Amino acid sequence: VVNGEDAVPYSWPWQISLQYERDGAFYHTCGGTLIAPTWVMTAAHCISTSRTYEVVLGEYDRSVAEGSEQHIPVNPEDIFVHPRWNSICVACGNDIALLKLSRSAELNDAVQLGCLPPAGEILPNDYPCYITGWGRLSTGGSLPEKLQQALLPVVDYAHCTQSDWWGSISIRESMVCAGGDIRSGCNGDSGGPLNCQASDGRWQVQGIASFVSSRGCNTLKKPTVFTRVSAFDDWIAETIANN
Ligand SMILES: CC(C)C[C@H](NC(=O)C(F)(F)F)C(=O)N[C@@H](C)C(=O)Nc1ccc(C(F)(F)F)cc1
Repeated sequence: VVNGEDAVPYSWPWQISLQYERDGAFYHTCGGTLIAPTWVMTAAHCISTSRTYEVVLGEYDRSVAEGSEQHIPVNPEDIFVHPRWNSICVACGNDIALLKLSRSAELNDAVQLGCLPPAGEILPNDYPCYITGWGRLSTGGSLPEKLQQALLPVVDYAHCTQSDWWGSISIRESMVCAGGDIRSGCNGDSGGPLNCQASDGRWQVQGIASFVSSRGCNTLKKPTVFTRVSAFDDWIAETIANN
């Protein structure tokens, strides 16, 4: 997250860190959202079939064992990448994957479920949402230890597809744009949530961080692009029901 701030510890208790194993140690690679005790939602581009993953719940400061962390492995056969995801065309959308955890998360103050929006829900331009994650603090910069957050107002489809913004080639109706000023997601925030507060006060996960400009994470008029979760309610429900 570029130009964000340290989150209040455990204030986004559905945020997870997706980590992959290399030489016996695990490394943060993407964010994700706990949507059921045994299910995590992330981005399809975060998954490579050759890697071993675990999910870390109840994480805040990656450099400190705070006692709230739960490390839960994910079996390769329990990774469900959207069937229409095409890894050479992130602009084509469908950047969503579901991971079934090898054991149920223990819900508590630091670990809670994120809410999914109603199917088809589209937020208006400028609706206030927050991106959260442990992604780079600047383009090409370092990863933070503490979870970061930044206010990213929604940029609706009409604005996001304008030619001096992303344009209509890179943006689909199944995406949500947010930001476009000096704040943005950045590499390592991928797969993490776009958190928006509904009128009943509950936080809903309206987006899954998908891509930013390759010219730089916080490029003006190139808002962070998220998979629109409300476009995938059916697939999510089906995948969870069938597995
Ligand atoms: C690995 C990538 C698929 C996703 C990676 N995502 C992120 O860094 C995050 F955290 F913002 F989600 C990213 O945007 N990386 C930059 C370097 C990139 O590839 N950007 C990019 C790719 C394709 C397009 C498009 F859609 F126009 F083809 C636009 C930007």
